[in-house]
Amino acid sequence: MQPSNTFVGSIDQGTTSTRFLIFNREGEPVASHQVEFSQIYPNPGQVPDQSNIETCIEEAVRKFEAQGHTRTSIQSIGITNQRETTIVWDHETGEPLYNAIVWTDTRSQRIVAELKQKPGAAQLQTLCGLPLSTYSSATKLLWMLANVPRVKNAFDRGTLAFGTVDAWLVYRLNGGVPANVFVSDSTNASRTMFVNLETLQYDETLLDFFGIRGKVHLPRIVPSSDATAYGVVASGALAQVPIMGCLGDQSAALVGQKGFSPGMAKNTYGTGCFLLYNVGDKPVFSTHGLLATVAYHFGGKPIYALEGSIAVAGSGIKFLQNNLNFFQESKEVNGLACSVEDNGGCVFVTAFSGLFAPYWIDDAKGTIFGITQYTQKGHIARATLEATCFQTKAILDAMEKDSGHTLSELAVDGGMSNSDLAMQTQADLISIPVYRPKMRETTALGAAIAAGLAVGLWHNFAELRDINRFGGVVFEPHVLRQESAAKFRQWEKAVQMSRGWLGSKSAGQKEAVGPKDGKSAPAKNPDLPPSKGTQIPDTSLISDVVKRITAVKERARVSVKEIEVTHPPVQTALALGSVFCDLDDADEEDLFLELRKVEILQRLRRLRKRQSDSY
Ligand SMILES: Nc1ncnc2c1ncn2[C@@H]1O[C@H](COP(=O)(O)OP(=O)(O)O)[C@@H](O)[C@H]1O
Ligand SMILES: O=P(O)(O)OC[C@H](O)CO
Repeated sequence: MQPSNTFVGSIDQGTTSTRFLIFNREGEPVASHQVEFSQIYPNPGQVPDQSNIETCIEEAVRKFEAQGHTRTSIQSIGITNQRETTIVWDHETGEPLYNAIVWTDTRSQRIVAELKQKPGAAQLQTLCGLPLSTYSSATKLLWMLANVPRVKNAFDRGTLAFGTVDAWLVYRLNGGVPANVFVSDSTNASRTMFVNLETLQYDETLLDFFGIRGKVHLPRIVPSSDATAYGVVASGALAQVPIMGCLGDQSAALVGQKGFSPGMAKNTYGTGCFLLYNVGDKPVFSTHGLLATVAYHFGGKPIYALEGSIAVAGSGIKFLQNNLNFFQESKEVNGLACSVEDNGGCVFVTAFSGLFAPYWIDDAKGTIFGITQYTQKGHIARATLEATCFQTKAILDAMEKDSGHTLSELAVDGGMSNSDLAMQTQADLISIPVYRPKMRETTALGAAIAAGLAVGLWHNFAELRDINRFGGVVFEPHVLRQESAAKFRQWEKAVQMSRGWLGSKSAGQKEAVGPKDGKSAPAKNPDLPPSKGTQIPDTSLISDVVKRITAVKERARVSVKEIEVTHPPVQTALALGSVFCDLDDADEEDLFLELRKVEILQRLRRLRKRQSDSY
C-alpha cells in the first residue's frame, strides 16, 4: 500500500468553472483553486481554455506546497468534464477550427427536426442510448459542418478531428500534435451518439446515419481508469505527472458518491442537474424518456446507468443573478426564496434549452406562469428552485417505471445543492430523504478515484468506504404526498403549456441561436394530412395532439382528418393540446367530450351554410 502522504490531482472542467483539487488518500481535498469563466451568448462558447487549467494547477500546487507537501507526492491526475460539448480541430496542425458548442446550445434544432424524418432515426436510441436531440454532440458537429466553412474544408480535406472536452484536454495537456494523444473515455464517448453502448466502440450504423464514417478523426475509446492511455502532462507545475483517470462529470459524481452498486443513485445540481441510477453491467434502454449511458468503466465490464438529464438548474439561478439582477451571488437565492412562504402561485418552466428528460421538448421556451400584481422576486426565486425539483420528481417517476425499483434515498451534490430550501423542497416533492454529503466536490473526487485506482493509491472499492462518509445532512420529507402531488400536477400542466413557442411565427421573437444560413426548412410532419391554405407553425405540437386525438377517435367517432380540414387545425390543436396536457382516463373522457363538441360545432356550421346557400 502507498504511504498516506501520496496524493492525486483532479481537474474539473465544468460548464461555468475550471477547478483543480488535490486529494489525500482519505479523499479529503487538501488544496484547490477555481477559476470561473463565462460563455458567449448567443454565439458559440469558447474552446475550453487550457490556460485556466494551468492557472488552477499552479495556484493549487502553490497552496499545497505552502502546507509543507512536495509536488512530487502528486502521483497522478484525473480529469472530469462537462459532457457533449463539441470541439473540432485540425488533426495535422492541432489548431481549433471553431469555438466549442456547449451542451446546452440549441442551434441544431432544425437539423434535429430533419434527422427525425430520416429512415433509421427511430432505431438510434436502441444503439447509443440517447434520443435524437440538440443535446448530443452529433447534431452539434453536423451544425458546424453545415455552417462553418473552415470546419467543412477540414472535413473535405480529411483533417477534421472531433472530440468532447475530455479528448481535447488530454490532447492539449499532452502537448498537442507531437504527442498526439487522442483518446476519450467511454463515459464521454457514449454521449456523442456515435458509440454503440454495448460494445463501447464506434458503430457503423450510427456513423453512417450522421454521414461521418471514415471522414472524421475520432478519438480512441479507452477505459475511465487507465495507467497509460491518457499520457502525461507535458508542461507546467505538474509536468511529467501521468493522467490516469477520466470521467464525464456526471459519472464522476456517481463514483465520488460511491454509487457502485446497482440501485444506487445520485443527483448533481450544477449548471444543469443530472440523476444517474446504477443499473449494473447491462444497459437498460428507457421507455420513459431517460437515457442509457455508461456509468464508469474501470477495466473489466463497464457499468451502466439510467440517466435523467435536466438542462437548467444552477444556470436558472445565474439567470436571476446576471439577467434579472435579483442578487449578487448565487448563494443569496436561498435567502430570497425563503423571504416568501411559498411560490405565490408562480410556476417557472426554465426551458431555456428546451426541456430535457423525461419530456424532450425541443421547442419549449422558458415560461413563468401565474404572475399577478402580488408576485415578488422571492416567488420567482422560489419557483426557479422548484423547477429543478419538479423535473427531478418527473425523472424519478420515470426511473421507477423503467427499473421497477423505488429509490429509498437520494444522494445529492453540486452547487445548487447548497441551498437548504431547494433540498428540503426536493425531499418534500419526492417523499424520500435527500442526503447531502459534507464534502460536495464529489465530481472532482470521482475523477481522483479513477486516477487513484490506476496508480495504486487505492486498490479496490472497499478501501474507499469511509471517504466522505460522515457529517452529511439528511433532509426528511415533511409534506403530505397529496399536497406535493397537487403541486406536481400544476407543474406538468405548465410544462405542456410551455410547448411550441419557438415554432410560433406570430410570436415575432428572434431565435436565440440557430443556423444563420436560413437554408434548412422546417421539417414536414408525415402524421398530418395536407391542410388547405393553412401554414403549420409547429408540427411537433400538432403531431402530438393528433396522436392523442387518434388514440380516442374510435370512441369519439370523429375523423381526425375531418377536424383538420374543416376546423382551423392549428387553433384546434393548440387549444386541445394546452387544455388536455396529460391524458389519464379522466382527461381522455374530457377530450372525448370536447371532440364531440367540435364535431357538433362543425355540423352546425355546415347546416347554417347550407341554409344560407339555399336562400
Ligand atoms: N449556495 C448556492 N445556492 C444555490 N445555487 C448555487 C449555490 N452555489 C452555487 N450555486 C449554483 O450552482 C451552479 C454551479 O455549480 P457547479 O456544481 O459548480 O456547476 P458546474 O460543474 O456545472 O460548473 C451555478 O449555476 C450556481 O448558480
Ligand atoms: O456542468 P454540469 O455539472 O451541469 O454538467 C454538464 C453535463 O455534463 C452535461 O451533460
